[in-house]
Amino acid sequence: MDLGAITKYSALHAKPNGLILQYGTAGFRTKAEHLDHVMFRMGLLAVLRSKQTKSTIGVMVTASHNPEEDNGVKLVDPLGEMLAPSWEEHATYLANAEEQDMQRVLIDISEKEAVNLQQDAFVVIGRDTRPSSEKLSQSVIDGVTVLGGQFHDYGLLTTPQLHYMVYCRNTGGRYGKATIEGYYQKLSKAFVELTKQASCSGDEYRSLKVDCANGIGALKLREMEHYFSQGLSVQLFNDGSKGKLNHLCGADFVKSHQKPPQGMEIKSNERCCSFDGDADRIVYYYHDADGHFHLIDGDKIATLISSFLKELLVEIGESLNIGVVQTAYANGSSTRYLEEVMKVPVYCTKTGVKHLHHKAQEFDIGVYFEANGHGTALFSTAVEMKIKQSAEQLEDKKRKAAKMLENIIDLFNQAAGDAISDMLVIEAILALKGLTVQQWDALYTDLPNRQLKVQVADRRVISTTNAERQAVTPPGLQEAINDLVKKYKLSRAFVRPSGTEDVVRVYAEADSQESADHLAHEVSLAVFQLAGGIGERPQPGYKAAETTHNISNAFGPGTANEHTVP
Ligand SMILES: CC(=O)N[C@H]1[C@@H](OP(=O)(O)O)O[C@H](CO)[C@@H](O)[C@@H]1O
Ligand SMILES: [Mg+2]
Repeated sequence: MDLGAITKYSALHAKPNGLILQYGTAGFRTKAEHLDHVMFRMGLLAVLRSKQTKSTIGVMVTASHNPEEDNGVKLVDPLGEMLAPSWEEHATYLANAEEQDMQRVLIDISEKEAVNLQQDAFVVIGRDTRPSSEKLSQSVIDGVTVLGGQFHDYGLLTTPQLHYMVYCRNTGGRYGKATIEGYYQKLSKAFVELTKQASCSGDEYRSLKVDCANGIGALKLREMEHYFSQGLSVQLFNDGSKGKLNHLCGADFVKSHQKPPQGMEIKSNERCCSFDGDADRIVYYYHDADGHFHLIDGDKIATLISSFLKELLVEIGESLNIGVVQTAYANGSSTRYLEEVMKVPVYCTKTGVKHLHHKAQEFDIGVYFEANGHGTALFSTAVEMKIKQSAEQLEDKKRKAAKMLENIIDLFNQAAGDAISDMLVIEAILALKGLTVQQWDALYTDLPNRQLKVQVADRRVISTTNAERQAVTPPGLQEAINDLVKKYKLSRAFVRPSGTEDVVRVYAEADSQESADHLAHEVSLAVFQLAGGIGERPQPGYKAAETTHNISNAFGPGTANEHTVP
């Protein structure tokens, strides 16, 4: 480690005085202008992680669904997974080190993790379309090179594409080719094979409107569409040619406002979907004949996927264990439907994809989705081998089902939730089953629900248990929630501190929208009173809180994971 060079280059990426950031659920996220030093330092950290794991490590520059002025960075571990928790701590430690402590902190981390500094290091880098992303990714590269690491800069990529590249590179090409062409070809081949089998292939099944949140998804989908055009024609909206990233559009907007994005004209019963800003989330929706908007969120996506996989397994005659993983935000109707109608075991984890991903790995087939549309399906190596064999050996009907499953496995991005891959999976299933978007939606009816945010002085006063469904502190809060919930039918409510914004999130569901809104409001008041609310008391009506969802910077002392110390 050339400590002299590190000190010299670090000074060129100096940390603003007093800025403290935390590696949160989705890495570091804050205003782009505060991130230069973090990028440089994450370049350094990626080299250390690469040396330690003797593998390629990924660095993605994005702030997903946050406003355009924000940016962020996260590291991708060898199998395309999120960074290991112990290294998240190192990331926070390194990002907040004062200039004069940089050398000591780097040595500290290397010693703690027994990093062999002689080992070669390789880092791959991707970025989204934000105006700040190119320069920030250059700072990552500076960090990588000053520690002697090799790198490949993929330039513009969706977040899940970068996860895919890392996974491919560390599995000797078995998962796929680590190029953008390789990604397009792997997914499109599987998709075209699948849709060839569909007996219903009228126009209705072939066209889809896609809101790309004015982000990277538009560029990549446009590059990719001719690879799969035999099976599906996509019409792109909010493709970045005019509008602002994530502004009044995208999956996060549609899910939290429960209304369509701007910039997309929807005729009744047309199938539409929205990606988020870095294309790792997707939600579907349509207008019915009466002009009512219907949202099909991550829960219903998980239901469609797991029921299809289960049917295929029955046809093949394999009894593999299949599980669905959700968070507390999953609509109660979805959990009930999965458990009682589909007889699939359902598990609840804490919010954040890494928790769901980890749990899903315990099954032969694990399907996980957050209600907001981030998710995928994971298949154990044993299952993949078994299905490959079945696709060659079984007699006709079973072989066809096994072949289908083989292609579906290829179509999923098993490294991370991926809007493009999930979209193609969903489109293939709808075509194969001959399901319209309305029929899919009608699998079950969502319980009316409401999400709110409450500002408190320090959201860490709220701690939770039971996969965040119950508050442990502050004293009296859970009892208050229990009493409020009793007042409504089919009701449920919980609160938790956000991991990406300086707010407390409140969730409530009940038998009617009015009850869900009332319950959410009453719970907000309890949080405000018992957990140190600041600013204006929560007002009835959900507007004030939820419509600010996309402008996370409106809250607290900073944004996302940022705090400024005086
Ligand atoms: C209720 C909700 O949607 N929470 C989101 C949000 O986390 P919070 O910890 O709730 O701020 O951002 C995460 C990262 O994108 C995502 O994984 C999660 O689902
Ligand atoms: Mg995202």
